[in-house]
Amino acid sequence: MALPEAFIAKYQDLLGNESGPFFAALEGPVDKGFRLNPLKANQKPLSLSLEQPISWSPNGYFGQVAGKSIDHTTGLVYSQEPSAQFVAEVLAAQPGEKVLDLAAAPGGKSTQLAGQMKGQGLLWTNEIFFSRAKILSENIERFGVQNAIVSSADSKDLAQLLPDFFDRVLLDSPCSGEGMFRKDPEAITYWSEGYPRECAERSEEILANAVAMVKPGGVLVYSTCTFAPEEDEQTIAWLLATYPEFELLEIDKVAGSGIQDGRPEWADGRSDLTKTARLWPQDLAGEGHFVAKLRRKDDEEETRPAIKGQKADRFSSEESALLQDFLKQTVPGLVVDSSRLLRFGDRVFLMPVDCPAFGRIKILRAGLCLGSFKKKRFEPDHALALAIQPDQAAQTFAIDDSSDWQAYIHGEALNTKADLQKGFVLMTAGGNGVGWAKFVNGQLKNFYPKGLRH
Ligand SMILES: C[S@@+](CC[C@H](N)C(=O)[O-])C[C@H]1O[C@@H](n2cnc3c(N)ncnc32)[C@H](O)[C@@H]1O
Repeated sequence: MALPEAFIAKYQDLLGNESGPFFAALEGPVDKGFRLNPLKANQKPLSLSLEQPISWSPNGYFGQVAGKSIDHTTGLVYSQEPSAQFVAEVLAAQPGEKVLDLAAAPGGKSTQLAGQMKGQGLLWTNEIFFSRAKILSENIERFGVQNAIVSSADSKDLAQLLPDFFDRVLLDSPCSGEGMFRKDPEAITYWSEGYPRECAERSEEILANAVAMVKPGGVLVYSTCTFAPEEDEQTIAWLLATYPEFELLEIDKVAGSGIQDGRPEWADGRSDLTKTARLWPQDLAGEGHFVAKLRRKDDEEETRPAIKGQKADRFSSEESALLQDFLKQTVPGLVVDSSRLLRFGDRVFLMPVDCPAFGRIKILRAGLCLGSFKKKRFEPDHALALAIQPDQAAQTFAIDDSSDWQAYIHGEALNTKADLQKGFVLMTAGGNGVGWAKFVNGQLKNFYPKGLRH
């Protein structure tokens, strides 16, 4: 790997004797990992081994996911580099909380947080660039997340809308990416001696907005995938000096994992910076990461006005009847609270509980998309197939047989003699939902989305 000379000199100086193993590790192989999705009914992958667990990630394993496999397509697994799996474990979202992932695409940490929350509470996941927010939204859908708002907004607009609102906030900051040099050598071409300082300044701007959204007593996690002290310990030292209402919390570095303390001597020397965590490729099987966990003290007086809730939409009596019939006939096991229904054009979403008003924020997904009104009928959304447990559907059809699987994901209809009633059928593979078909006259008509067929 051709590393810039200034990078080599910098880390020889910072690491001294440790720099040899560090540079050797950067020449070594990249460790691949994946996470199992606790939201799915069947937890047994068809094509991946669970023999090599990752010690710092309860659902994490070493291994490489194939993008077109049943395990990936049904959302049972998310391919994620091992070190990156530590970050959401540090945030430790709880069911029922309000959680924000501020720089979230493509969704590695958001999907992990969604698993921790078990569908309860509000997960607001945001990405500033719209094209990347679309990928984030697709991953949230594939993972079967029911309680996520996916938005595409600048952090300052979100901070204006949702001050003091969240129990937990994650900023996985856009950084100089030094920790990814081994996995993505293109990152080296963006690097220059001054680049980490430029990135640190951008992180400070985003952090100022992140801080404003943490409620008193709430938790903020800041992470990067760079070794650069400017973006790591120095940024946290800046945060603590600028926002004295925040204090560092201890991170459990998982005995024997190789996860190291942060380095106070690389910032202003304050000793509590040892509470932050560094993941180095010479110490563990993963890429480079930095994580800090902070708490906003809760001894301040509440002065902010209460945040308004998003109003639900009303439906005509004909629409209500169509929707209720659909739910009864297709997903009788799904409990739908009609006071949380929202309409985006023809599409109907079930919002998360206590969802705040969206204001002018661009929303891509407002909870679980149930389906859409068509002329005189209601059709299920693909998201619903991935989010429900198969036993919540009225009818299921297993396509584990490889020719049925291939035909279905190509978009073909399937002929069957199975004892099915006319109507929508949840197609399953490996015991988990993969999409819809409509059974008519002995044939399963294909509803797998055109954009996903392969
Ligand atoms: C490290 S990546 C996030 C990875 C993600 N958390 C995951 O686990 O999949 C940082 C993200 O910040 C976004 N970003 C870039 N500039 C930003 C800005 N000024 N404000 C907020 N986010 C920004 C990038 O587009 C990128 O998606």
